[in-house]
Amino acid sequence: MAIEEKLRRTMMFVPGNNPAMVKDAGIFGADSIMFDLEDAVSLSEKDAARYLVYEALKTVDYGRSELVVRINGLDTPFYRNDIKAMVKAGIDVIRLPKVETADMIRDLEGLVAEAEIEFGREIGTTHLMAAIESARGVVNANEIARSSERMIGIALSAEDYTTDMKTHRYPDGQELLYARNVILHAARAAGIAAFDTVFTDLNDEAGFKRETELIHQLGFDGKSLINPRQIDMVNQVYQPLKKEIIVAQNVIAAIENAKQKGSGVISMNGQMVDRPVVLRAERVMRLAKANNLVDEEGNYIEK
Ligand SMILES: CC(C)(COP(=O)(O)OP(=O)(O)OC[C@H]1O[C@@H](n2cnc3c(N)ncnc32)[C@H](O)[C@@H]1OP(=O)(O)O)[C@@H](O)C(=O)NCCC(=O)NCCSC(=O)C[C@@](O)(CC(=O)O)C(=O)O
Ligand SMILES: [Mg+2]
Repeated sequence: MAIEEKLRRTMMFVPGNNPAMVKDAGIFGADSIMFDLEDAVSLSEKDAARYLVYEALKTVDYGRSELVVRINGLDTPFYRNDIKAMVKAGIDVIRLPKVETADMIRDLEGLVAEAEIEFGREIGTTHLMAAIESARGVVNANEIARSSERMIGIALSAEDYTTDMKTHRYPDGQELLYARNVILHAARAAGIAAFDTVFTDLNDEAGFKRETELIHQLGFDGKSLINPRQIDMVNQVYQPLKKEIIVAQNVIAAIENAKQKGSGVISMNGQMVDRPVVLRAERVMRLAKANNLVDEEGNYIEK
């Protein structure tokens, strides 16, 4: 089902009603910029924010960042206009908040397809993702992840989720352990990306690093962020070590060599090298390239 595996370590929320932030969001190097029309925007500013983001998408160069918009929920009077404007502007991905069922994504998909026809966009080119923000959403994560060919990922939204669970966020994250694992497994089983939640205390850098190390270890593709200062911290956690890059280079070279001799499995320093090892090595090299740790040929750059 996977559309295309992009690097999505950092998905930064940008309040859709803040002209300066919307205009400059491209300079920080986030893998994905997520313009927010939902909870960062007050009710009285919904139309203005939609218009601001629409104009920015038409006029500002956001470089290589993937462009995502968090539209308003399906229980609001705003989502239909959000979908039309964002599809018309050519957004890459629509993120639906507070998703609880696969039917919600199918409803969204129908409206997106109508908008693509209305505005002459190729059918299927607007991709979708779901934010899971409640117990019901977690319970249905598997179906949500498989609800549409357009899905690129699912995300945990811990602020709303912990409220729904009648708890709050603790430094050790125990309250999120089940939801994180469910979302991760649902995403992996569907072949799409898994995004961890925002970390809202900008002064607690040690806490942010600890949480990022945990979600990196679990296997998340990346995190939703609220501030540009968090981008480098995530990238540092996700960047491979020199020894991992060298092993990855050797694995890829060895498997290429083996393929030429007609074999898919080889041994390297006594270690079996087969398809999963090669896939992991390829991901290490993609991360190394994204972090400018290797040159064009894939050789480690000493700094
Ligand atoms: C927190 C703060 C006010 C701090 O501001 P400060 O100004 O003190 O920050 P500074 O670091 O001093 O800024 C240095 C320079 O960067 C610029 N700059 C800062 N932030 C930027 C940014 N985000 N985008 C572009 N530019 C930015 C700034 O303008 C300045 O530019 P300049 O003046 O030119 O130097 C600011 O960051 C901010 O508003 N964040 C976004 C908050 C937001 O969107 N919340 C909603 C999403 S969560 C949610 O809804 C919960 C959820 O739904 C989540 C889920 O679903 O996952 C759930 O349930 O869990
Ligand atoms: Mg939320």
